[in-house]
Amino acid sequence: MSSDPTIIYTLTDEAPLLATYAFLPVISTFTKPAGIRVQESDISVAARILANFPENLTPEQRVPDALGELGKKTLEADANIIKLPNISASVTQLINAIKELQAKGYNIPDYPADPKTDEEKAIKARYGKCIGSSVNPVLREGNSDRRAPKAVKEYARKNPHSMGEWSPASRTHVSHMTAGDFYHGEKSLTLDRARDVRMELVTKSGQTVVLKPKTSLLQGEIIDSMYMSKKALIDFYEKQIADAKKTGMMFSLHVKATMMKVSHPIVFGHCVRTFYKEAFDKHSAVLDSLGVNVNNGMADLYSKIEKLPDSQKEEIIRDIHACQEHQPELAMVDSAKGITNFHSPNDVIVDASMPAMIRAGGKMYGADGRLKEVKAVLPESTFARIYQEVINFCKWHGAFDPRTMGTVPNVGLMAQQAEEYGSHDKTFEIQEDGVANIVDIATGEVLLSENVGQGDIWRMCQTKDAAVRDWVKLAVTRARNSGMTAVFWLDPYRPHENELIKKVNTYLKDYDTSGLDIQIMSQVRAMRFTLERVWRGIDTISVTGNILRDYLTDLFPILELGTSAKMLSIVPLMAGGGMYETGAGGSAPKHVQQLVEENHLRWDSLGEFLALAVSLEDLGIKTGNARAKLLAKTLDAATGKLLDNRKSPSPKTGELDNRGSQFYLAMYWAQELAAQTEDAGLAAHFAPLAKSLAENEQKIVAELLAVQGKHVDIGGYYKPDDAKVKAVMRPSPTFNAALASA
Ligand SMILES: NC(=O)C1=CN([C@@H]2O[C@H](COP(=O)(O)OP(=O)(O)OC[C@H]3O[C@@H](n4cnc5c(N)ncnc54)[C@H](OP(=O)(O)O)[C@@H]3O)[C@@H](O)[C@H]2O)C=CC1
Ligand SMILES: O=C(O)CCC(=O)C(=O)O
Ligand SMILES: [Mg+2]
Repeated sequence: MSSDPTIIYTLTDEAPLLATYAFLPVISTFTKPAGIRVQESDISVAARILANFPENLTPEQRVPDALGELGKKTLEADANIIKLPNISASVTQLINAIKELQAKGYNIPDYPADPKTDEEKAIKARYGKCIGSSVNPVLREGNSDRRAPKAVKEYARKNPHSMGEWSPASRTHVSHMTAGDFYHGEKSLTLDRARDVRMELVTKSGQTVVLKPKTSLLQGEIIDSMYMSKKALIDFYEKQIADAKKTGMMFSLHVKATMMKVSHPIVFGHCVRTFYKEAFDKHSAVLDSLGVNVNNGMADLYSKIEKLPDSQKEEIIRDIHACQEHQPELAMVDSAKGITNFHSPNDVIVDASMPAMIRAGGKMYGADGRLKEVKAVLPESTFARIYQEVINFCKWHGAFDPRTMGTVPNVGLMAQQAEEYGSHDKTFEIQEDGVANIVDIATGEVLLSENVGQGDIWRMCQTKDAAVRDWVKLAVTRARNSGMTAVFWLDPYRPHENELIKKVNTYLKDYDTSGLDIQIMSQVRAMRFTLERVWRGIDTISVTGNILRDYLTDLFPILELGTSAKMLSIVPLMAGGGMYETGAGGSAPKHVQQLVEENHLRWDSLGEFLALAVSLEDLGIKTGNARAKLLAKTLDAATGKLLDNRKSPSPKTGELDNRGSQFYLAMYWAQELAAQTEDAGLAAHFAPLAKSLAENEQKIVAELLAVQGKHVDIGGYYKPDDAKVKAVMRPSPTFNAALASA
């Protein structure tokens, strides 16, 4: 391996992967003269599946465990990783990916949904590593710094996106549980010393069932035990469905079944079963025998009943429709195709779905394709309340104005699998009534204990002291560097956050905070305080835990900038390296559909441009590579020019798309480099490229536009064909030749 300074660029899925095919040749053209190596790391869901079954593959088919290697890299001081969004797969997506790989000749096993033998259980466990959010928690060995760069915020002010109107008469609202949810049953403590603990259930009949034999905890670590009552959850759903019906509101459910991959599919499934109760009760025997599991959405039911004789299948569908007749209207994901909110738990993901609804003036699509007011059901009260606060604010003040509103950057506690987002392996659906205990293995001492019932969801969360210290430091640094007020969103009534408040107050004393405005407020107050300021054009840093990091870094960017794709998203790794995430959003599955149908990729790579600039800057500082620093500076200038000249991709087929936008970025970047005077060698190197791109601008843009409007084949979804995607994403021979000769 060469010892050249290296940037690792991830290959992921869906739209960001497609954009990468166009962008990597640009990156290597520009980084070559600075002696920087760009190394690819394939962490797509397909690659992760293949890496888990080496013995099923031929030597040529085998792939390395790129994610595992990248995870190790994050613990090294010279890590410099550009991480694009990846699919956090639902079971349905996993099964589709497996089918595609099998059809391509990879001899991997089917997914055993209901494993009987030990072998099937082992296969399911291996596949379990590929579902849900299984990339980000592995790589995020640092806390999160997400913000809108100044140029991006200025651009949004000058070119405001459209916002739906809000009326004080809007009936849109959030519904959440008021008892029996994780918030109400939480217990928390800070470890007095390192301990190994066991998670166990002592059943009413006196048996002890070990749920997780060992978790090693560090001194100063915070642990929480919390549970969601199945009975309270179902009662809640029944009341909300009845209320929506009675008051004529459309019903929608917003969860995070991808990141909360154990608990939220269960929470989702209970809602679907409650909504279609009559049909499920009537057909329970046959649905059970088919192994239907609506924790994976109604898609699972529809695909499994295909095996039934037509008459039986039609009866079930008729009964489902009959339920729909007397239940409230359901919000749609795709009204043209009849896909409802219950189709799949990964179609409506709360971090993006609630802001989109708020941006649309408090409306979602109904079955008739019209936007309507909606009851947004978010069972867990812990964080649901912040959205009601935003709704209240918008009803009172009207929609926010992107031209005048302030900005809300975030400093998020995320490192070392902090809080709920690291709890998958410690989350259990309780099989029998009893007492759930977290027990010190050495002493037998019960540290935390809950009375739980059959079907309840019980979990333990961990938050390491080092992560909290680093988070407080990052918050102080950001407050100092930006001069903004910083608010820790912490609720003293929530036991976990009460433990955090103690630590925050202690660690803040380690820093010089003179002249800084740093406050601690419970979430609802923090939201109100922040919104009052946003409205007046004043900026406020939100300093939050992991879930609010996720929620707020879609919410505010979507309101301020129209999309979270334009965010700068930095993870200063605790070991000294840096990971640069591209934007704060996901992998935009709808964009792939448009590319395949019309050969137009609306994906905005601004997040990639911003991430590459900070990655180059960091590499320049750490390795003393002046050219890397200059590349960073000129790239930022080029990105500014791209925004000013409105060369971002258009959503409309026939207009400039991702590929055109990348061409302009390359042209402006070459021009900036050719024009600078700090490094004459570099200027001379890029002058011919700057000239040829400018001279051929019309020709290249014409070549890029000419291909649009027709269906294209990229040879797959989860593992598209390399050569085919290359051809689709690099359709301008003139641009390709210019890059190759630079
Ligand atoms: N960091 C990560 O790895 C993340 C991964 N995910 C994963 O991504 C997938 C999709 O998640 P979903 O909740 O639908 O959210 P997405 O952010 O992918 O999509 C929501 C909408 O945001 C817009 N959008 C997002 N990124 C861009 C971009 N770069 N350019 C233009 N528009 C953009 C698109 O709007 P429009 O339709 O108007 O074009 C898109 O339809 C899931 O598998 C999820 O788990 C989600 C969040 C973060
Ligand atoms: O990892 C995931 O599934 C989603 C991550 C996410 O939404 C975020 O980081 O904002
Ligand atoms: Mg998110």
